[in-house]
Amino acid sequence: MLQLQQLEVAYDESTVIRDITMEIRPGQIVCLMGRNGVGKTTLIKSIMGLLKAKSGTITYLKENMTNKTPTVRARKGISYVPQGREIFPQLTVFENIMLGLEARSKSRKEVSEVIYEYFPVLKEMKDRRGGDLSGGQQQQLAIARALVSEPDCLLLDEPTEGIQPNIVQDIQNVIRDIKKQNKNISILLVEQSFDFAKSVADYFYIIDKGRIVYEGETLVEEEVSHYLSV
Ligand SMILES: Nc1ncnc2c1ncn2[C@@H]1O[C@H](COP(=O)(O)OP(=O)(O)OP(=O)(O)O)[C@@H](O)[C@H]1O
Repeated sequence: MLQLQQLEVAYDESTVIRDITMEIRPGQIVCLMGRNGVGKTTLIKSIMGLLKAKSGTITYLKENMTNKTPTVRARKGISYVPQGREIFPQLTVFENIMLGLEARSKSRKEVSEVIYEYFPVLKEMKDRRGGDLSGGQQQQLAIARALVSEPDCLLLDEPTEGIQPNIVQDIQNVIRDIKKQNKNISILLVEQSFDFAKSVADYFYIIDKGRIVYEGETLVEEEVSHYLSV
């Protein structure tokens, strides 16, 4: 569904992503791990088209996306939940969710009840301003905003970072539920927590200094601690 071939991404002269080849299959939940500053967010942003590839290709649903704009990628079904959430604090929860619908060129412009089943608190707080929500609730809102467009490929950048354990559990349940419903939604999850990653993902990549240093269907704790310890 999504393939990266020898992808390189740079900020001016400084290359951050080097020769990355990855694949995410339909319905697969792929976890990308790595310590701070190794290039995880840069990689995700380049998949979304927010950063340009220096070389290499990004193929999505057999189409070359490498030079396509983020809007085109979103229309084709890629949805991104940034680290730090980036919700609109002045807009209501409902308005924030509705913005997610704009991403897709579908005719249906209503919020599916499934979104509120996943995150009941968002229904209760529908008319509150996004900025009044707790960090964990904002994370749920950011995921809801991404899901409302019914993406085929969801990019989640550290959704559990700094979030209280009960909300981490809710997010875990949503990811598991998406998988259980077998809707062929693929998820690329950037995650630092070994336990969380293991509990939801089918395939793992570890990145270090911009390169993939480990990949596999299992996550070996020694590999993780080797590459994730500071
Ligand atoms: N806008 C930018 N301009 C220049 N360099 C940047 C920019 N953003 C990130 N970098 C650098 O690129 C490297 C990778 O950063 P990136 O944010 O992708 O890492 P990360 O693995 O997502 O880290 P974290 O877990 O802390 O979010 C770092 O050395 C960072 O300083």
